[in-house]
Amino acid sequence: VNVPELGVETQYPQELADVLSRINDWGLDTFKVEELSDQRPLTAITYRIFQERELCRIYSIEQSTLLKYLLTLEDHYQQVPYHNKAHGADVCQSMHVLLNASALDGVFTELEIMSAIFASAVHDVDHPGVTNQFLINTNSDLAIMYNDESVLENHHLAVAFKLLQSQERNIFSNLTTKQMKTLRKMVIDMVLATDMSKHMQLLADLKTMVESKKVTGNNIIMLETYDDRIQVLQNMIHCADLSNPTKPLDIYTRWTDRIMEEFWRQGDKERDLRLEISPMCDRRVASVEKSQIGFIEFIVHPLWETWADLVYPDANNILETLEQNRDWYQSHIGQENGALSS
Ligand SMILES: O[C@@H](CN1CCOCC1)Cn1nccc1-c1ccc(OC(F)F)c(OC2CCCC2)c1
Ligand SMILES: [Zn+2]
Repeated sequence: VNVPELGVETQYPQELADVLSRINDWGLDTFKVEELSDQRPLTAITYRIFQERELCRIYSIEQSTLLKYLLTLEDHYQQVPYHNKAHGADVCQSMHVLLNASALDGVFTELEIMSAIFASAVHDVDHPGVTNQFLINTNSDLAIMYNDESVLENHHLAVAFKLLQSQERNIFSNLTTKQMKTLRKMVIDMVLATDMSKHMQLLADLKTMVESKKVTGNNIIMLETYDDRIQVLQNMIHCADLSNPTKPLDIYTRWTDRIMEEFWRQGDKERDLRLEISPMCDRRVASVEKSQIGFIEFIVHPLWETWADLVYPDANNILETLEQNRDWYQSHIGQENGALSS
């Protein structure tokens, strides 16, 4: 079966190829890929990463099977302002770059790398654009199904693996039983780690690992046990998930616009349901800049500072951009359409 060169049909093959040539860069413009790929950013980016890492050759994956899985996965991301297929594509590409850190050179097996790329691509599939707490507060079917525990994250995993069950989409059909068992466990462990309620524990464990960091002669991290290996991959996908503030400013601010619209729509629902409006979800009392500064100060910077220690000096530029972006928001408090900012 012949497949399009870039995996997706496009009226702009040259421009799309040009943007995708930055697949290994931290500043790849996911929004540009979204526009140029006819709204197929997740398929275009993930397909390119599989090619870049030769995963189809290594694991005997038919390219048409991979494309069928990716297009169906992409169609199962909902049309919500932030947690849509562009976010899935962005986290997948960010993970791809983080895996290339020199301090991690040769550390992870190809199976662990494929698990990490797959986990990132699927990690928010079928996200309804509301938080776990909202699903719990409204007695939603999902909260009932998963007993209020990591409700969204369990759902993303179930959808991702269910889509593999059709033979024409099963990209892992040529893995051994043992390989599939290992991949499934690692993907579950990584996606469950994207639940923000696990953030403090994940960061504490990462700090402990950094304090006792063992490296080889050429400064490559040594990870002997499964627990150590999965802990680094869990923090990596968590960093990729919280990487918006570390990206070039024009890209970062567009992600902020999207998350705020998604939070405000949840606030609108809470208002209509006479529920208490969640923090930062009331579009009438927005303080976008202050919330971003708080998000960076209390969550994003502590995480990325620790990650930068672990892979020193590979993430120094990322940390630098994060600090510059924080300063930019600091100097823009209350200016941009923040007329109502408190
Ligand atoms: O919601 C965040 C965690 N909460 C925990 C409770 O305190 C508030 C922050 C993380 N999270 N989870 C899913 C998406 C995002 C999330 C991703 C990009 C975000 O901003 C920008 F980078 F685009 C983002 O910003 C919100 C609005 C203002 C502060 C946080 C949030
Ligand atoms: Zn996410």
